[in-house]
Amino acid sequence: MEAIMLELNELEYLHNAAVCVDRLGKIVAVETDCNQQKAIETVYTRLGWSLDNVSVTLARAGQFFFPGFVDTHIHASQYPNVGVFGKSTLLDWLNKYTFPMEASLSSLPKAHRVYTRCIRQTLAHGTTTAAYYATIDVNATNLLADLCYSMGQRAFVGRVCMDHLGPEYYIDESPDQALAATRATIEHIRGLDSGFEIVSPILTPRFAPACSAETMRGLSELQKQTQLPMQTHISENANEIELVKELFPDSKSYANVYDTYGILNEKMILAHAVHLTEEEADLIAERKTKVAHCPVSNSALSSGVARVRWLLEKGIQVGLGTDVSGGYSPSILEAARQAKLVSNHLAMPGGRSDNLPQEERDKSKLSVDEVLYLATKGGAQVVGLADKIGAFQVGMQWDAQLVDLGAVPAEVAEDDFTIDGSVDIFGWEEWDECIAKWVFNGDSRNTKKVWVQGRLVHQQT
Ligand SMILES: O=c1[nH]c(=O)c2nc[nH]c2[nH]1
Repeated sequence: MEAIMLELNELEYLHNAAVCVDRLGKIVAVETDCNQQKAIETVYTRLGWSLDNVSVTLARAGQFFFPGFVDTHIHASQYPNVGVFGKSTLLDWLNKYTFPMEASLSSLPKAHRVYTRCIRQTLAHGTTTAAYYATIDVNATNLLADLCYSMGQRAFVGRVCMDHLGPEYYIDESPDQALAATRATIEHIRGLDSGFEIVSPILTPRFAPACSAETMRGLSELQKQTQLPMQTHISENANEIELVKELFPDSKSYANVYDTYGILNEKMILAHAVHLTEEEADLIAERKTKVAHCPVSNSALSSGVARVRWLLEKGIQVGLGTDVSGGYSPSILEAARQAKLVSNHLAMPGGRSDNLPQEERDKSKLSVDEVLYLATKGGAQVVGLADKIGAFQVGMQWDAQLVDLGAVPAEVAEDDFTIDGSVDIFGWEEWDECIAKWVFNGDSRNTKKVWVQGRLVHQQT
């Protein structure tokens, strides 16, 4: 069985279907009614394929293919800190945990260990595309790109720009140096993957408080020359927003700072967007800027509850981010689960929507199908790859995961099977119930195989 998102609230189930993928990883046919060998042979004949040259992966009972997850916001360099945040909030967390860890990755053997594990874990959780923040170090950033490329994860790799307010031991010397270092990583990645097919650079001003006006302006120019995507943070935490007001007294808002320097555009991914005002959200919608929703991190660092339905209704494209290590988990399935729960909080009394009528508040709740949409198609839109990934359609890439919910045949005695994962399927569930069980109780044990552009990049042993 294959399952794909059609629209925000419409998950399509393809039963007895075959997705045919060519040697380059492109989907060339999606056939239904393929339950008989004869039907499959007819498809092969039409494609000019011979049975001997085709390798077939079957989904057994209880298994299904699902588009690979897109993580629209993850700091690979913070991976060793997952779960380590105590009671901190954004600004003290950055100083206490984050900057020291990132700075330490200028040691390339350490960076190699950290990045390899981060890529392996995210692949094992079904993430086929990730928008990564690395560090300010050029060599370590290049290493992250090399590893994504060799391990086969589709990735956007950003060398972090921060030439303002950082600690003495971890800061760019000047705008010129920040821009030159960014250009060096772009050239490195061009040498690795000239068409940026699997690994692409992404311009990465850390956030407004850490960037001088010159750096933001310079990155805007660089973006015009290269057409590269860009990523940053916005409006995550109340103290951060106050700091932006102090640092940019002439700007009307946080979003306005980015707009002033020419970087609020359709190629920009804004992480968090928790406390945006109505005017800021309207400006973001007008500029066609994208949002990475990071519910796990927003709860872990007590940042706040982002209003996803409100953003979507303004026409803003939204994807999910793990935000490792503000977020404690490398799993986009966990992010999807938390996106659902956090959206429920908006409907509860005592929350930030208390002034709204109950009917409006209820509308905030996201469904299982909707959070899966954000995890796949929504994410693909956010990273600018909606025509390539996020669904199983002819012409798209085979970026996919084989999920196994471990259905136990009824004839197997209750005490005669080993528990392998947290999802229990009894056999009487409808498919939408199985999917809901996966979203709420699934984890990497259910992710049996993962492919990027047709290449098998993870297989459970
Ligand atoms: O969640 C976050 N993680 C970071 O590393 C960061 N830097 C600025 N703002 C940030 N927010």
